[in-house]
Amino acid sequence: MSLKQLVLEDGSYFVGEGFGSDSESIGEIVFNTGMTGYQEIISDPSYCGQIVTFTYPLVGNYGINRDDFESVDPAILGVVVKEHCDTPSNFRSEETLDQFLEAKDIPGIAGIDTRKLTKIIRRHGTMKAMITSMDRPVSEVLEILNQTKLPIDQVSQVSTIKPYVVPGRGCRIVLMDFGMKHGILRELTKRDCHVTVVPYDTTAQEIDRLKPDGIMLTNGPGDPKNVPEAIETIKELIGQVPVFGICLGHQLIALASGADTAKMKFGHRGSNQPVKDLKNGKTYITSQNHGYSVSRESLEATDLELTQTSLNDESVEGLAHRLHPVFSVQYHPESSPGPEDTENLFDVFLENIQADKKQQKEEATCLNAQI
Ligand SMILES: NC(=O)CC[C@H](N)C(=O)O
Repeated sequence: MSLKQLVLEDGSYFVGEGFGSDSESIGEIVFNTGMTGYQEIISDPSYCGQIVTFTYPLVGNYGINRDDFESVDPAILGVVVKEHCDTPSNFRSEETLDQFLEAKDIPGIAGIDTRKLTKIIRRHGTMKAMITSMDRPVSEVLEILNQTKLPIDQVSQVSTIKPYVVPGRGCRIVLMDFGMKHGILRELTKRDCHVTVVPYDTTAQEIDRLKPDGIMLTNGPGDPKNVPEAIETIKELIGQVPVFGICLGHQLIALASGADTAKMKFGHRGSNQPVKDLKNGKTYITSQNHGYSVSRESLEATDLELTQTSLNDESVEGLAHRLHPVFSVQYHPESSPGPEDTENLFDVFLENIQADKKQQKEEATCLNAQI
């Protein structure tokens, strides 16, 4: 067992037992409050550039299996836990968390008082942090952290490089990949959609050539303002075909519609975030992972309607366009991990597409009759 240290930008530091890879890493430290779902969290590309603290005290007890990945190559920069389990017990388990992190060159640190660490992050907000060996004095690590600028090109790191097709007999969907979780693709293919996954910087003209019935905008890492090309594309797409945005996709719809986004102090990351639907009065328990949110006041000057809010802090959780079949949510209806309360939103998207097709047909018949 080798000792490692976790040093935070504000000077706090923790010493723990190293596991996973021995490499050093610098990233934004955040915390996730989910009690299960570590494999999905670790492989969710939205965590690109971040070191994740798990507040649940035991991580790794059901191992790593081949089915629950949300991406092929995890983009997370480090894992912080109280205790990791080296003797997983589950019929699907193929390797331990330690073995997986080592194979993927992701450093882990265990034996950390994650409650104390989380309190620090809640008080100060998310900040830069480094996982490193004990060889470096804390003052040196702080100097490195001071001089490090965290990258802002995370979306281009995790988006697909080339378009690809997942065939189906149903609706033709173009999925703009900003760091897609496989769960989103799974929900669409489950509904027999013909999905073309395209890179984040695909233009509206290129998308138009694919003749989509609907566009999905995925989750993804970083600040939505760091993908201005996608904001321009979405501006052009709104009004052309039905659009459904998830998480980063939701934030991009807001920016494309003239609303604003801002960084939250420590974000929402967990599997039990309560959301209120303002239309039907229901509360949904949702899975979330975001550090930015749409500014509520900025919605007034736009054509966007607030449809859902967080019951924890009243932040914006859902939006719908007043004029076009465009809607979005800040949370993850595909769950993975987390509750499946809002999975029906994929059906709402497909219903919007059917309604839009019907309307287009009627308009064409009307036009033919006039001629
Ligand atoms: N899961 C996501 O898509 C996250 C969106 C964005 N990167 C945020 O942190 O707010």
